[in-house]
Amino acid sequence: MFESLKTDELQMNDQIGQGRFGTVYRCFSKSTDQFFACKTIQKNILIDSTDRECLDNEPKILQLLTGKPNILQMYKVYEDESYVHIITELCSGGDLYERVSNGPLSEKSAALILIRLVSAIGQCHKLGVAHRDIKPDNVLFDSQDNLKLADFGSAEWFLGCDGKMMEGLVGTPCYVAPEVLLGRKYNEKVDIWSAGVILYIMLSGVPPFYGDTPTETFEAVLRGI
Ligand SMILES: Nc1ncnc2c1ncn2[C@@H]1O[C@H](COP(=O)(O)OP(=O)(O)OP(=O)(O)O)[C@@H](O)[C@H]1O
Repeated sequence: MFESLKTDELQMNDQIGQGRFGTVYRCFSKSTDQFFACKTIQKNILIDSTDRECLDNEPKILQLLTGKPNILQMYKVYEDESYVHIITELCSGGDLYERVSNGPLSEKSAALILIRLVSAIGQCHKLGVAHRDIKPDNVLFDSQDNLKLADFGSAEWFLGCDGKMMEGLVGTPCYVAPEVLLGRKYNEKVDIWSAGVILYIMLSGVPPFYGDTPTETFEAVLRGI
C-alpha cells in the first residue's frame, strides 16, 4: 500500500517516545535538511483484529487531516513486511503530560490549551473522525509551542458507522467516557468527555476519576466520582 523506506533518504536518530504500539524516533531528511519524527510500528505485535484495523486507519486518517491547525502533520508513510513507519512533523516542545505532572496550570494557560484542543477535536469531528484516545500524552507541542493533537492509532470514522454510532472498548482508563465502558454504542462526544477530564487535571493537578488499578478507575468513571 505504501512506499518502502529507503535508508539513504532518512537518517534515524535517537528514540524520543514509546507507546503501546509505536516507537518514535527523531529522524533527519538529507534531501530537505529538516528534522521529522518517525513512528515505527511492528506489525506482528498487533494480534487483535481491532488493533490491525487501527494500524491501517492511522495513516489514512492523518492524511485526511493534513493541513488542519493543531493536528500533527503527516508527511509520508513507508511500509515493509514487518513495519509501518509514519513520518510526521517533529514536536520538540514536549507533551501536556509533562506539563501537568508539575502541578496545576494557571487558569489562563489551561484555557488557551483547552481552546486549541477543542478546536482540533472539532476539526476531526467535522471530517467524521473520532480520536477516541484524547489524553495529555497525546497532546504535543512544537518548537513554537503550537498544540498538536497526535496518535490517531485508536481513531475511527463515525460517519460510515451504523447511525454514526461506534463500538469497541478503546481509550485509556482515566480519560474514557462511561458509555464506552458500558459496552454500548457511542458517538464522537466521547472525545469531549476526555477533553473535560484534561481540563479538570490542568486546573487541579489530579484526575477526577482514579483508582489503584484500571478496574477501580473504571468503577470510579462509572460512579461519576
Ligand atoms: N511527532 C512527534 N514528535 C515528538 N514526540 C512524539 C511525536 N509523536 C509521538 N511522540 C512521542 O512518542 C510517544 C508515543 O507516541 P504515540 O502516542 O503516537 O504511540 P502509541 O504507541 O500509539 O501510543 P499509545 O500507547 O498512546 O497508544 C508520545 O507520547 C510522544 O511522547
